[in-house]
Amino acid sequence: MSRRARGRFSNFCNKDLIVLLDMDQVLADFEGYFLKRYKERFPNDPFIPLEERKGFFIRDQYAKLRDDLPDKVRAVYNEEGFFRDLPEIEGAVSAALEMSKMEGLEVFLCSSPLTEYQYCLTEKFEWIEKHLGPEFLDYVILTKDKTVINGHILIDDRPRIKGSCKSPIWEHIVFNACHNLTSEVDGKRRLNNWTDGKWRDIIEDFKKRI
Ligand SMILES: O=c1ccn([C@@H]2O[C@H](COP(=O)(O)O)[C@@H](O)[C@H]2O)c(=O)[nH]1
Ligand SMILES: [Mg+2]
Repeated sequence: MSRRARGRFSNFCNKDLIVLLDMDQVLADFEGYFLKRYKERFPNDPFIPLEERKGFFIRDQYAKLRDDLPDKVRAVYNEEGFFRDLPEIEGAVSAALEMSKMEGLEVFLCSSPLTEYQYCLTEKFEWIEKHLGPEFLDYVILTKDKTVINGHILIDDRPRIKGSCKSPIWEHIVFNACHNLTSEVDGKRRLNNWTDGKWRDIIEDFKKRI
């Protein structure tokens, strides 16, 4: 049975492990591509190398360098084509595809859109279609508040995910990114990358628990 049919007809049976995958900096290289485009657009302005990035929002760290930089940072990721052209994080697409074919498991993409949604919203869908295939378009959750979403695991690079629900149902696995390596993660498990295969251990571990 195809993934689409399985999703439609299984009614998300209780035995399914529901995995929520964040997009930016988990599947798509937001930070690396941001820096490339920023340097191209503003070659004479100071920049922060990826090894020195700290804190989730790029604009907050640039604000400490100079007052005019946060607007320039926003101009880069609000530009048409930015989200569409984000490169893949190494190994992310093959891991997501492999995960989506596993028995007893449903994979959803769970991503927060920018408030300046003009390009970001449609381009996130374009990215998914191009990299993961049209079947994945039925498994997209775009929300500003991930705490109200149902699922067993959320793999996300943002170290603290806050929202209306104080005790989200999912367990947050922190995906390592340049900005969060020194962040406090309150004892949460971390996933280093998609290439060393450790994501499979996490999935197997959760499968035993549900
Ligand atoms: O420095 C920045 C600025 C904006 N973003 C955007 O925030 C959300 C985060 O989404 P996640 O689903 O938590 O990855 C998204 O719209 C980014 O484009 C950011 O990540 N970093
Ligand atoms: Mg993210």
